[in-house]
Amino acid sequence: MRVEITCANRVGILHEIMQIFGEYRINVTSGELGGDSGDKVYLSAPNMLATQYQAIEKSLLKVPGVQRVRRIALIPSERRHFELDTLLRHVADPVLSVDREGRVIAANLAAARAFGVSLDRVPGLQLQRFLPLMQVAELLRDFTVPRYGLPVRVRGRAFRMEWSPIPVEESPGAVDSLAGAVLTLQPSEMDQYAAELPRLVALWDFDRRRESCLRLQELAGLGSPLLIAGERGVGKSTFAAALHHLSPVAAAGDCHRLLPRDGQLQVPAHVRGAGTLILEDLHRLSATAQLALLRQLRDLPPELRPIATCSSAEKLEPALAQLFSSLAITLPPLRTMRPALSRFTLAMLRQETPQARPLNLSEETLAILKRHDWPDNFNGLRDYLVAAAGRCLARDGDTVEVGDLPDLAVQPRLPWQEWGRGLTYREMMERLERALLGDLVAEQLSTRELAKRLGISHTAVANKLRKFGLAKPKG
Ligand SMILES: Nc1ncnc2c1ncn2[C@@H]1O[C@H](COP(=O)(O)OP(=O)(O)OP(=O)(O)O)[C@@H](O)[C@H]1O
Repeated sequence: MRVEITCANRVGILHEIMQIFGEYRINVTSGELGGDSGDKVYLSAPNMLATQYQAIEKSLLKVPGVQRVRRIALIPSERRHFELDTLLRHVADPVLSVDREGRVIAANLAAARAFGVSLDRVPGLQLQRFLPLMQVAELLRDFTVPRYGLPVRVRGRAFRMEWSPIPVEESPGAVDSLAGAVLTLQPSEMDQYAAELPRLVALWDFDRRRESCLRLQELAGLGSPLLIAGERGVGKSTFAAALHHLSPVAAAGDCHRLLPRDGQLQVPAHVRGAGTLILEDLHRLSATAQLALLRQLRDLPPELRPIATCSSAEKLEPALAQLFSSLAITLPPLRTMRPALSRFTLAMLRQETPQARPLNLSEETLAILKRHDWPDNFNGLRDYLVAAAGRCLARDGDTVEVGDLPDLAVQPRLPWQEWGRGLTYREMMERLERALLGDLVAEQLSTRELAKRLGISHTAVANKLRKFGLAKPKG
C-alpha cells in the first residue's frame, strides 16, 4: 500500500511520521518528498493491511502540521518509471541508454528485437556486441558530443543513430557531469550509396608503405580534399578511414563512406555537418556521373572534408581531378614491396586470425608468396592466407607449410607473346634486361647497390650497364 501525506514543512515532522509507522511495526520500504509546493510525503509500505492503515491514518492526523492522509496507487517516481516504460514500449524505433563504459542500462522492445536478444537480456550488455567496434570506440571517446544521423549497421540492417549525452549537472561538456547517453536508431532507407567504414586496424608501415603512412599523418591535419590512389586492394579504404581518425575533425564530426551504385554516386541530403566524407572508387563513375558529383561537392560546407579513392588520378574527369589536385597519396602495389612480404604476411595473419595461436611461415612458403605478383594486392593475400592458416590450424601445425597453401591456379597473364613477336629469345631477354636496368638506373642507385639488389656481382652489373649503354659517363 502507498500513502500520500500532505503536511506543513516543519522541522522534525518527518521523524514523527516515521515513528508512528514504527509504533505499528509497519515496514516502510521506500519514500520520497515532493508535491507542487513541496508539502507532500509519499511512503510505500507493501505489507500494510487496510485495518492498520485506518489506525495509522488517525494517529498521523494528530501530528501537528499533518493536514491530509490518503491512499494512492503509485508514488511519483514509480509512476514516472511506469510511464517511461509504457512510452518506450510504444516507440516503434529502438531506444536505449548506455553508461559511460558503453554498457546498456535500459532498452525498449524494438532495441531488443534489433539486437536479436530478449528484452530482459539487454541491460548489462556491451554496446560493441551490436555496433561496429570502431564506431563504439569513437562514440565513447567523444562521449560528450551529440551525434545526429550517424549511419550504423546492426545485424545487417541499416539505421541512422542519434546519440544524446545525458547531463546531470550544470557543467556542460564535462564527461563527469554525464550520467550516460541515450541512443535512438531509425531504420535508414537512403542506404543505396552509404557503406560501413572498414574496421579500424593498426596501419602497416613496412617498406614503401612507411612513406605512405608518414604522408597520411602529415595530411590528416589539413582540410583540403584528398585523393588516395592505387590498384585494387592496396588499402585505399583502410587509409581513408584511418585518415579520419587521425584528423582533428574526428573529435567533433562523423565519417561517412559512399560507394558508387550503377555508375552513380549521390551525396545524401543529411550529410552536411562537419566531418569526413569518403567517396570510394571514383574510377567506376561515368564522365557525366563524375561531373554530377563535382556539382554536389561544390555545395558541401567547408567543414566536411572529401576524401576520394580511385585507381589512378588519370581516371578522373579534369574538373573533378582539379578538386583533388592539391593533396594526394598513391599507395604502392604489394608486388613492389617483396622485401617486406614476410612482415606483411605475419601482420596479416595476426589481423585476420586474431583468436588463433600465432603462426609462422616456412622458408618454402615464403618463397612462393614472394614470387607471386598478387594482382589483387592485400585482398588476394588475405584470402590466400586465411585459407592456408585454416588448413595449418586444422592439422594442429604452428608453421604454414607449402602443403597448406591453396594452388595459385590463376597466374597473371601478361601479353608476352604479343610483345615478343618477331624477336628471338635472346633479343627478348636482352630487351627485358635493358628495361629493368634502365628503371633501376633511373632510381640513381650506385652499381654496388644495384648488384646487391639483383643478387649478382658488381662486375656483372658494370658489364651489363656498359653493354646497354646505361653506364654513367666517367668524370
Ligand atoms: N596499411 C594497412 N594496414 C593494415 N591493414 C591493411 C593495410 N592496408 C590494407 N590492409 C588490409 O588489406 C585489405 C584491403 O584493404 P582495402 O579494402 O582498404 O583496399 P582498397 O584499396 O580500398 O580495396 P578496393 O580496391 O577493393 O576498394 C583489408 O583487409 C585491409 O584490412
